Amino acid sequence: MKQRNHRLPKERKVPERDKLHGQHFLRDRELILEMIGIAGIRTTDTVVDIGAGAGAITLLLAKKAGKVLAVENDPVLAAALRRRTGELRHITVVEKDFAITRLPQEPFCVVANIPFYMTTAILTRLLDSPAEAFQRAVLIVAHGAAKGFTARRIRSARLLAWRMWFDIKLAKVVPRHRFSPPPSVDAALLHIRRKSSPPVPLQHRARFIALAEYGLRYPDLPIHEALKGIFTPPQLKQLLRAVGANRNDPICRLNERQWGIVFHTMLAHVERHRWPARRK
Ligand SMILES: C[S@@+](CC[C@H](N)C(=O)[O-])C[C@H]1O[C@@H](n2cnc3c(N)ncnc32)[C@H](O)[C@@H]1O
Repeated sequence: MKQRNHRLPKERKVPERDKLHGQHFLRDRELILEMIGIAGIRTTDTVVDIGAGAGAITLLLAKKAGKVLAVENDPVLAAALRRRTGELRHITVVEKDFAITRLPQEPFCVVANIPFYMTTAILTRLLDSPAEAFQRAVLIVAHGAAKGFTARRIRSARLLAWRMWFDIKLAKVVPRHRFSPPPSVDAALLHIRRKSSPPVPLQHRARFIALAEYGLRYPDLPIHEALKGIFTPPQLKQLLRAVGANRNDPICRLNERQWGIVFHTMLAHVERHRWPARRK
């Protein structure tokens, strides 16, 4: 039996210096304009810049967006940022750890070159509560992390839950030399958008997560093994036909659309007492 695997793709081990600050600054105006373009920022948008540094992204964002919230926890950088943005009343500088920063209540986007060590924590804050105000983002993350979040095989229930309600795409690889100082790995632009028609409606989120946690408790199990506690053999046969998969395919090969079919088939045909409950 393979090891249980409920975790997200591993983040690389980071050197202590990166871990303390994650400070790799962008000097590349073209790349920042490209990020703002991919995010489709308009004058009606509220945009958060997470880890704003001295404002490389903030200042260009301010030309396109209605409001900008620039979050930076390093006091020296935050002071420089305040000096550079002093006249611009639609920019708010928040000198705080992003983990404890209040997010806007109104719909908002994020365009940011984030500290890599916080990647999973940041995505968790943005994507774990899809009922909230976050709409879309273009983030610079480590290339390896971007590959994990967009992988064809979905091995963790949390990543699956994110991808059921948000499209996550790797838009472009960004070589490390485009930062100063360069990080030890290449980076990538991660493009995240709320899905307009998710395969499972938001009201079923908790129930879907229970199914995902159950189904992916051993992500390499064949589908028929992984789901046999929920579906009877005839139900399973019908389900496999509907999702277009083989009974021996590993369950981690199901995509978001196929998981949607598994969920709706469970609601329609399986007795309630067989539906998985959420793990404590
Ligand atoms: C990769 S740099 C990006 C700086 C700037 N946005 C740029 O592109 O040049 C990440 C920034 O995040 C800041 N930072 C690190 N941890 C943070 C945290 N917990 N909360 C807010 N900012 C943080 C660092 O001080 C640094 O300025």
